[in-house]
Amino acid sequence: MSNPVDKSAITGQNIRQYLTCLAPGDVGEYVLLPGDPARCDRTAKYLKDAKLVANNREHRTFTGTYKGLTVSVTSTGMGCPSAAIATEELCNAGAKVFIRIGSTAAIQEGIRVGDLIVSTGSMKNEGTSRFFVPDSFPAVPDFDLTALLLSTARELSETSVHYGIGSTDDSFYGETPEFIDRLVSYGCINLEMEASGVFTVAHRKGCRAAAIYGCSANLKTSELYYADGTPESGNQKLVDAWEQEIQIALETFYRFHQQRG
Ligand SMILES: O=P(O)(O)O[C@H]1O[C@H](CO)[C@@H](O)[C@H]1O
Ligand SMILES: O=c1cc[nH]c(=O)[nH]1
Repeated sequence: MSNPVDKSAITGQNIRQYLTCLAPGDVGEYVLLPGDPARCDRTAKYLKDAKLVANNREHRTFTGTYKGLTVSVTSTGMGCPSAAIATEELCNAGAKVFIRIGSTAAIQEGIRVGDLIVSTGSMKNEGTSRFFVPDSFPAVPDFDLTALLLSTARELSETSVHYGIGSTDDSFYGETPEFIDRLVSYGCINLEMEASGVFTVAHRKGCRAAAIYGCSANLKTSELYYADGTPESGNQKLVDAWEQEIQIALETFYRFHQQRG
């Protein structure tokens, strides 16, 4: 019997990546990570000379510049399996610093639709990160990048900014009232589906990651709209939050780069 295939042959550095289709030189060191490919186009408007460099499955990537800094944006798709793939392949392609720009459902009172949340950690209610670290290993963002993201958000945001520990879940419809009540009792503040995968893979690859989310709902106070952000859905507040988090994350990259010299 032959040996199992060693995937380093297809996921190594300096080669065209298998699933994101990113080629060497396609991305900068700084990468924004929305879930939705459409949010890549929304982000590209803020980049000078943005070019679509790859587009395969749920992974759409633009690269351009922000205040002279080369910045890319790649969509992760929904859930940790594809978020982990995007993060891994971006690291292989030369990315070093990530900010997830997501949407999220708040689960504590006092957080409104359209508010922003900066992650200080994520419960790993998903099955992907255990391929990389034991269950007891925490999924946490980079401390310096997170501190800068939070202070930049507080300075620039037109809506309230919150921070705390969220839950990264594998099942959108498995977030039952009983499940949510348990998380509320732990002091968990929001639900989404990719952060712990991004934090874990970035950590294993020696890269930095942070996350900021716009609130699409509050499942504790039953503030719930359709999360597509169309005017018909009545959720202009979410669209405004996406626009804000993009600008805050780009400014954080710029300041982070300046600080590092
Ligand atoms: O807005 P994005 O970043 O796609 O993320 C959120 O939207 C999806 C559905 O709720 C999930 O993937 C969740 O994490
Ligand atoms: O995981 C998530 C993300 C957004 N909204 C939800 O209800 N759940």
